[in-house]
Amino acid sequence: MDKIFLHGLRADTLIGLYEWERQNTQTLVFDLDIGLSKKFSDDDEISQTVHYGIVCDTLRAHLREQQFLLLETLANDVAKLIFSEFEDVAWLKLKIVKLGILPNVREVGVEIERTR
Ligand SMILES: Nc1nc2c(c(=O)[nH]1)N=C([C@H](O)[C@@H](O)CO)CN2
Repeated sequence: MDKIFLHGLRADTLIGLYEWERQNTQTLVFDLDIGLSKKFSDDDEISQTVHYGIVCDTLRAHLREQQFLLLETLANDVAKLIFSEFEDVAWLKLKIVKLGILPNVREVGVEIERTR
């Protein structure tokens, strides 16, 4: 399967279980691997693929409007968003990382894989 990817995408959203996390948005780091329903075309046309800049903008705009308690719920929500907004996406692997949230732990997070 041919894939595009966005790794290390930083985006802000309201996320977390605790009261202090409900007050301000946090920056999360996303790794998205996006499998396309057809092989890359030789046409050299952006319309033949998924524009990763638009994926990035769509995700950031969506996250500004959402608020979840759990990273797990957010991951499910983002997978649904990508499939609904980009019809040529057949498969998705998504990792979401919270930075510096636990003492002496570099990062915590979730990872999911979904097929349309
Ligand atoms: N499996 C999970 N565990 C925890 C989550 C989560 O989203 N999934 N979230 C928290 C808190 O919000 C944390 O980020 C702050 O300590 C704790 N555990």
